[in-house]
Parts: sequence; C-alpha cells; structure tokens
Amino acid sequence: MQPEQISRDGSVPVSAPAIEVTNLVKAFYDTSGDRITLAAADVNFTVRRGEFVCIVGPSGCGKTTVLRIIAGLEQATDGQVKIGSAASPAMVFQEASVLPWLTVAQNVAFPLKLKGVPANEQRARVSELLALTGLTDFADARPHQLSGGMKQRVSVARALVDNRDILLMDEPFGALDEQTRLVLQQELLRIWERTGKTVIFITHSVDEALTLADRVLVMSPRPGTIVADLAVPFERPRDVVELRRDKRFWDLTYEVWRLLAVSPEH
Ligand SMILES: Nc1ncnc2c1ncn2[C@@H]1O[C@H](COP(=O)(O)OP(=O)(O)OP(=O)(O)O)[C@@H](O)[C@H]1O
Repeated sequence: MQPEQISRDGSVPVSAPAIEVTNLVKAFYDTSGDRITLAAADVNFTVRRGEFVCIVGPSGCGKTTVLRIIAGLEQATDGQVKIGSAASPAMVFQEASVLPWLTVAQNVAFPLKLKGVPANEQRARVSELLALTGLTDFADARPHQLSGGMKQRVSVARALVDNRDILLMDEPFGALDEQTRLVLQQELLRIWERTGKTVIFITHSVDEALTLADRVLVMSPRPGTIVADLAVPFERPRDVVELRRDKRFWDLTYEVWRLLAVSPEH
C-alpha cells in the first residue's frame, strides 16, 4: 500500500491522522466472479497518531478483513485507506508466527536481516527488544522450548524491531489463558507508553478492549460496519487489575454488550 499523506520531502504532516478508513467495502468473489460474501460494508473511522484503538464485533463480521486491508495484505473492493506513515504497518496475528528453526533472538532479528541491516546494529536492536518484552534470558531458546505467551512475546518483539509507526494486532492474545493474557496486556500497555506507536487491536473480549484502548469501535454483524465509537476514559498509565475496581469499567462493559446485542451471560 502506498502512503498517501507523505509530502514531497518525505516528511509526514503532524496533523495527518495515522490511519483514515473511508467508505471501505470488501466483497469476496468466487472464481467465476459471482460474489460470495460481503465481508465489510461502508466502514469509516480515523485513528490519530499514537492512539490505541480496539475493534470488537461478532465473529465473521469482517474485523480481520478490515485489518488486512489496512496492512496492505488484501485489496478493498471500494473505498479508501490512507496511511500517514512512510513505512507499511507491522502486524501481529492470533497464532504466534515464529520460525521454529530459529532462536528467539534470530526470530526477532529476522525483519532486520531481510532489510540488510548490519549485524552489530541488529544485535543492539534485538537486545533492546528482548529486554522490552522480557525475553532476554530466552535469547538462545528455540520456539518449541517456549510457552504460548512467550511465543506471542516473540511475535510482538519482531513486529516492533524495525520501528514502524503503526502496529496492527489481530487477536494476539486470543489463544492464551486468562492470567497470561492479563500479564501480556499490562506489558503491551507499558511498551505502547514507551514507544508511542499507533495501534489497532482486534479482540473478541470486551474486557480486553476496555483495558487497553483509548477508543473502542464496535462492529455490526456481517456485512460489518462501525456502529459505535466509544471513548474509554481511564487515565494512563493503567493497571489492568485495578481498573476492574472502577464502576465506569462495568458500565462501559454493559454498554458494549448492549451494542453487540448479546447479554453478558451468553
Ligand atoms: N479469502 C476469503 N475468501 C472468501 N471469504 C472470506 C475470505 N476471508 C474472509 N472471508 C469471509 O469474510 C467474512 C469476514 O471474515 P473475517 O475473518 O474478516 O471476520 P472476523 O470478524 O475477523 O471473524 P472472527 O472474529 O471469527 O475472526 C467471513 O464470512 C469470512 O468467511
């Protein structure tokens, strides 16, 4: 995807949003050209620079599709996506995408190696990222020696290693147990506060969205469109456990569940 808000000298106007999605439509067609699924219909939203936005919505409503279009991995059928950054976004998927034959350090270094970054620079950057994600002691471990949560840390470290402005996360903690998930949420918040990335994070968990986000976008059932854009008022830095003592957390939880039209006990 070509950045469309970069001025001729390569600088990014400070006022430009990080991501602007306008009237986005995505239909999937079968090989004969007959439309089979309208995945997303008229999706509109803007993400400011440095903002943390979560998207929630029913299964199959087009969340991943929208994220993949923003990442440049999928073509929109109609509408526009503008990225206010010179570099394409980095992406973290639900399943940790580690290369099993490489060590943790080599996995994290992989994007730098592809770009031909000199070895000493690679080492310095990788050791920063291992420290940031709590993996320093596992630098030489292979993926089969790691827990699911640690593998997902490797994926996060690798997505951050080449310092792109925008981080797209597709249910990155969805496969983890509740406790590991809480730990990684806290760490992700700490990393985000330090790095100032712009983040879009997809989750099925209303709880997770309210814990992490500045804003929660709620999508309708397929064909997905944004039905609500809720500001999350909790001050930063946040403590993922203490947040749950705040009555506003539960009021907002109720509000999002109402929008999803599913009662919390289902
Ligand atoms: N490559 C594809 N070809 C055909 N249909 C697709 C393709 N990718 C996604 N779809 C369809 O588009 C719709 C939206 O899928 P998508 O994965 O974006 O939903 P989602 O909201 O991320 O779902 P979930 O929350 O269950 O992960 C689904 O009906 C899916 O079957």
